[in-house]
Amino acid sequence: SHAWGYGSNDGPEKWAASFPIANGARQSPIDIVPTQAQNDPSLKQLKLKYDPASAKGILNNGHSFQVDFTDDNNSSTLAGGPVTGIYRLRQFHFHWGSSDDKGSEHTVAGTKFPCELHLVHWNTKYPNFGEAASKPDGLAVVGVFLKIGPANPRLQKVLDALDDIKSKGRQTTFTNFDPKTLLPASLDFWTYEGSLTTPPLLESVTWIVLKDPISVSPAQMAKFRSLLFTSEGEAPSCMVDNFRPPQPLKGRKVRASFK
Ligand SMILES: Oc1ccc(S)c(O)c1
Ligand SMILES: [Zn+2]
Repeated sequence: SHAWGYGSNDGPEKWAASFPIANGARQSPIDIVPTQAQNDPSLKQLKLKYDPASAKGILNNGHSFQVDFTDDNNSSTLAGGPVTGIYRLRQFHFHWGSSDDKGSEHTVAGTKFPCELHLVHWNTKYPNFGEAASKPDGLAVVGVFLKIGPANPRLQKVLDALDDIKSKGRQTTFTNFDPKTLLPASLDFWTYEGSLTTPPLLESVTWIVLKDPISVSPAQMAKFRSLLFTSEGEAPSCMVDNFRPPQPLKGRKVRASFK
């Protein structure tokens, strides 16, 4: 079976056995080196339009937790930036560490953040997410770094829901939430062509990583770490360090939307 995880027996160093694309030409995450990113004045402004009513539920999938959105219409979309066409918001999720010195997937000149948010969108030129996920221009994921600082009130509604989805497979309704409230003031971004950072590691993602982080407090980080990788009834394993380390750039260029 394709059981994968983040432990020593099933973690990122083992994924290539079941998912050979793990050694592919456009894998994610990467270390972003700002001095090597080229400003591209042709990059358009990022256009994010999110309808809070499209938030549906929150789920512990055993690797992270995700907030799912109804994606049967264009109420929550991404356009502009490095992409052409309209991409629909499908879900957002996070990756985080067991301590505040690690947890993000992308790094910035080697700097790790304690947490990273991924907002996953799929290209509406394809009929659905599953189809889009197998195409080179199928997905657009906005990455947002979380940095230790004052408690982030916008994050609190998400964190307050975690008590109901502590173990793998648990889900609960989660409505009337605007993911725009999780974004920093500036939408300046780096962009490059990459992949999902979790199996099946499909090389279908245009990454849009925001330059500015949002804040998260140590107590809020502890809430993330209160989740479990394991199902009810299994020996509990804390959901921490669910991040893949940076992968080889293999000649790819990272562009910047800002000077
Ligand atoms: O659909 C997706 C699942 C996981 C991750 S890390 C993505 O970037 C997209
Ligand atoms: Zn992710």
